[in-house]
Order: sequence, then C-alpha cells, then structure tokens
Amino acid sequence: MSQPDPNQPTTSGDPLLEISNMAVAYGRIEALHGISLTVNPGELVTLIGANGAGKTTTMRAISGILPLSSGRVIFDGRDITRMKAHQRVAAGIIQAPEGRGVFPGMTVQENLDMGHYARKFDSKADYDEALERVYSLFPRLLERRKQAGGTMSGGEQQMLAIGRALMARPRLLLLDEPSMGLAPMIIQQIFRIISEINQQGTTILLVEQNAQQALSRSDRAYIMETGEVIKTGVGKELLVDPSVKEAYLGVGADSGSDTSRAAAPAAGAVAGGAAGAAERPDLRK
Ligand SMILES: Nc1ncnc2c1ncn2[C@@H]1O[C@H](COP(=O)(O)OP(=O)(O)OP(=O)(O)O)[C@@H](O)[C@H]1O
Repeated sequence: MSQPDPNQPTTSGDPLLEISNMAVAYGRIEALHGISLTVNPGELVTLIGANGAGKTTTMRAISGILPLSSGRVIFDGRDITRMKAHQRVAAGIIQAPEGRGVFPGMTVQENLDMGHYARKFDSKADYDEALERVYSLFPRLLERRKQAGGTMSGGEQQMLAIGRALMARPRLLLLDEPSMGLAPMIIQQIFRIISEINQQGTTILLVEQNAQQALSRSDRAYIMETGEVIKTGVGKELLVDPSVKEAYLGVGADSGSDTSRAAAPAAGAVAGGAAGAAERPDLRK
C-alpha cells in the first residue's frame, strides 16, 4: 500500500472520517448500536458520555482493533471498514496509547522513536520535523529526553503518550481521555496543548469526561449514551445547552460554574456510570 503523506490536504469538502451506522459487539453483547459521526479535516471533535456509553469502543473500532458487526467507516474517501489496524496506522489514523501506555524502561527519546516506527518509511527530514514539533510542544520532554518513561509524573507520561502519537505524523489523532487521573493544573496544560496541536492543522477526535474543558475547545461534539449518539452540535453551543449542563457539567444542582475535574463527580453522569445515569435528564427529548 502506498504511504499517504500526512501533510497532504484531503479531498476538499469531504469529511476526513465518516462513520455510518456502526455497530460493534463484544461476543453476543452489542456495545454500539449503529452510530454515525463525521470528523472534517482540521476539526477538533469530542465524544462525551458517561462510563460505559461506548466511547472507547468507538475509538477502538476506528483504530481497527475491534471489528464492526455492521456499518461502514470511510477515511479520506476510502472504505476502510475491513482494513487491519496496522494499515490504518499507515494511512494516518493514530491513537495515543490508552492509559498513557509509555514503555517504562525506555527513555523519553526511545519512546518517541517507537512512535515514529509506525512511519518507518519516512525520510530523516520527516523524522527530524516530527521530533522538533514534539519537543517544541512539550519542552519538558526535551529536558527529560534521557529519563526513563516510567519514572516521569502522570502528566509528563501523558505528554509523552501524545508526543509518541505525533511522531507517527497522524492525519487523524485519536485521544482517549487524556485528562484521566491528572491534577487540575496539568489538565489545563494538556488541553491547551491539544488545542495547539489542532490549530497546527492536526485533525483530532477526543474522548473526554472533562466535558467543560472538552466542549469549550471543540468545534463539534457528540454525546453518547448506552451505545448510541443521542445529541450532536457545536461545542460551545452544547456548553450552554441546559440538558447538557445538567447532565455533564455539574451545573443545575448548585448552578455553580466550577470547571475543574474535581467538580465532575457532582455531575453524577460524568463519573457515575449506572448510578449517574439514573439521575440524568433524558437528552433525547
Ligand atoms: N472487553 C469487553 N468485553 C465485554 N464488554 C465490554 C468490553 N469493553 C467494554 N465493554 C462494554 O461495552 C460497553 C461500552 O464500553 P466502553 O468502554 O466503550 O464505554 P466508555 O464510554 O468508553 O466508558 P468509560 O468511560 O468507562 O471508558 C459497556 O457496556 C462495557 O461494559
């Protein structure tokens, strides 16, 4: 297969990613019941939803780790529904490792090199450019390039995970809960960098439970519930949508405007799984 240049613009006007009626099952249990979504070139799109809504399953199906039981995935005009995960990586669909997933015994530099391995056919100049981009986005990684990945803080490991994905020069970057388990100040920093990566031209599909941060920075968002997309819209509009505010932003009960993740448990649905679901308003209305 030829290696598409990640810096090449896609066919103008067409979505970069188009998912139609995608169903995915774990054995006999269907986790996604036919969802449809699009990501246009240059967009930052977020998937929001409670635990178990199907966000990670969606990401895995896009990466090609999980097969579809029905539906289609189109990437840059090509039907990739049956394409294997490694072929999708070569086509430019890159997921930052879940749970950070850095190689603990390898140095920062070696971890980044592993990310570039996915694009081993690139020239040295492409490698240098990718590395320069990563080190300018994350000066901390440059400072610590000889340090073992496993000895870095949680925030630094998250930066390394994103940096490693960028080394593969993604055309579509998939980020699954990059703020998970991080302190509020570090979360702010990670979100600022995600915005910057997007502003530099990288298309991003983000899964986030930190709805306030994610919606305020996203072009568009999809809200998922129990394996379905129940609402979609412009990020900043969803941010002020009363039902979304009540269900996902921890406002309503106390009408506060705390934006930190620490406030998230008050939202019930954001962190609460099934218990939270019972308290959530029905957004399908
Ligand atoms: N390996 C698996 N085997 C069986 N069922 C699974 C598996 N992984 C996920 N599921 C189920 O699929 C559904 C969707 O899970 P998924 O992890 O995609 O949700 P999520 O929105 O990413 O939630 P979270 O925020 O908790 O990661 C859930 O009902 C979950 O229990």
